Amino acid sequence: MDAADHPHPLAALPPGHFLALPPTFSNDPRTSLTTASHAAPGLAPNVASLAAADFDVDVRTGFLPPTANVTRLFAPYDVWEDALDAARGAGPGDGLRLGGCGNGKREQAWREAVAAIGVLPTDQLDDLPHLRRAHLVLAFLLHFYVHSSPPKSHATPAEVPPSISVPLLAISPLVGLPPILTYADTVLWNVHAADKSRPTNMASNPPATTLGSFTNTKSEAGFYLVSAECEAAGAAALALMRQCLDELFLADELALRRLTVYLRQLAVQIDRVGDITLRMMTEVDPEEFYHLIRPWFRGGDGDGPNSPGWIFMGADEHALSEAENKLAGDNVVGRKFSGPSAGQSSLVHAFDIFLTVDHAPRPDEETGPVPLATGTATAAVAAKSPAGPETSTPATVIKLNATPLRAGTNDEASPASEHPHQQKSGVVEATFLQRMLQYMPLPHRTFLLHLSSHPTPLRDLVIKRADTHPALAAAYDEALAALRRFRDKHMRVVSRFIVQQARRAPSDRIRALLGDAREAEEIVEVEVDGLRGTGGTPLIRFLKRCRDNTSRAMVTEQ
Ligand code: HEM
Repeated sequence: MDAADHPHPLAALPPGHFLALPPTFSNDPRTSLTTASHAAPGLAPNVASLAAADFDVDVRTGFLPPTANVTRLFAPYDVWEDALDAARGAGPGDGLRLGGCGNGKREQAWREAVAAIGVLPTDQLDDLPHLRRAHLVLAFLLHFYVHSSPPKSHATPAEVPPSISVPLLAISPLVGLPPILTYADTVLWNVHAADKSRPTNMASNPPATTLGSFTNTKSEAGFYLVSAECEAAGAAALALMRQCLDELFLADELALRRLTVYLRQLAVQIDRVGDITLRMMTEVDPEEFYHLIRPWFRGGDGDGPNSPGWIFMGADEHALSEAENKLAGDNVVGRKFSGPSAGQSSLVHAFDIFLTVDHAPRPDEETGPVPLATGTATAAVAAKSPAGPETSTPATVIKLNATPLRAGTNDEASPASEHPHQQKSGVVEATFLQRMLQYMPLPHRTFLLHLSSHPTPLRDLVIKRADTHPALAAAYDEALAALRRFRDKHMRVVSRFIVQQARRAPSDRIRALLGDAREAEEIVEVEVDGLRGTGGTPLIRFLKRCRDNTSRAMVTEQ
């Protein structure tokens, strides 16, 4: 495959598309991460190497920042910090309660106080670390505000006061994220290493403390820390991937031998990430996770496709690009962003892209591919024509190795028949990665798109040389087998933390912490088949499919 068959995805995106977002980083001097690629809207980044600095990926810490996260904002923004301190309280059970639990008076007083803060201009936040902290604080406030409110009818959107929505909408494009709590807020920017003065390192300086919390529980801290440990361990895997790409470029006999060794080492590193993921079982109490912590994560799409979404009061409608505004969907007033999920981590997606695991829907699938939760990312990737959903078509097809990445615009149209993954309803399907890309900081998103368009894909070479270099093919499959093992372990975690918990009533201890006067049986979520992930996916079917796609990528007989 030559470069002409493999256009860079960003180059194919129309200017101003939400996935492209170049102006948000290049035009504001506060975002010091401005790079050659971002500074040249419409031009593809240099694909000759994985120059990590361009993508905010550090050789030592991977997707975690190499320097300590900011702990607290200075005046006048400390008023947001104070509101956050008041919301979480001093210890477990001290903070605001989920809407509908308790009498709600304290929660109402807190919401009134937050609404009265007024709209602070954001211009004194003058560097990226402080902008990240501001996004984190405002996003935690946003979720505290929405979820401490009494439950509304299913048709009524939650209203976010201007004191939160306006600054959050101003800051979000500067950090390259949507205006909602993301994995970057809860994990990447929310942890400190044991020694803050040195970069995080899994062996000698692991992630040790967390900053933001909804519940102050050890479980919530453990949930963020174990995820951060996966990231820290992932740094070594990213370094190996970079070395592999260098060898791919040469592809002579010596390079192929080295590549074989690096791929075996990559398998070991992926296994480490899987083993760390299993530490969730000991570090996090599943019942606390499911009943106390996870409800705070719900996004504006939390009730599935018919969620009313959230309204960002006082927001300048032009603050978000036209394409991004489509996230609200047709006939819906509220914005329907998804809440945080470790699926938003760039790490495992980087493994998938590097090894070319294809998660695109296949025509041979009996049950049909995993549908998107309508109104969340669907709208971001599907172009809806004024004539309505029946005629909506994806306007731009971006190649993500074997997985086509579709980006929609209003200004181009192409016949539906050209797009085999389009459903009859006109809704265009996207892989989970395509949806999750929106929730990753822009440089990480760009990194993945860049990796996906590397001019010398690994898999092509492995297949071409499988007969003459069986050890290389076996090493490639070893890495895939490790990724499959990661997914098996992850499924055990999801089964314990979500599926099993949905079937049983919370204990008295948990109900006391919730301040919930309902009968335990009223809280059980029995429809396990219909369970959805934080990102809105039909859970078990989706995770099995991801695992099976990993095995399907193997090139030797198993
Ligand atoms: C208690 C711990 C965890 C729970 C309950 C959990 C839950 C979930 C759920 C529900 C999904 C489905 C997608 C969604 O809608 O969000 C998912 C997907 C995913 N999660 Fe986790 N997760 C946990 C820990 C982790 C960790 C530590 C990682 C590693 C970085 C991880 C990586 C992923 C990935 C990559 C996906 C996408 C599916 C795939 O590629 O197989 N998760 N997770």
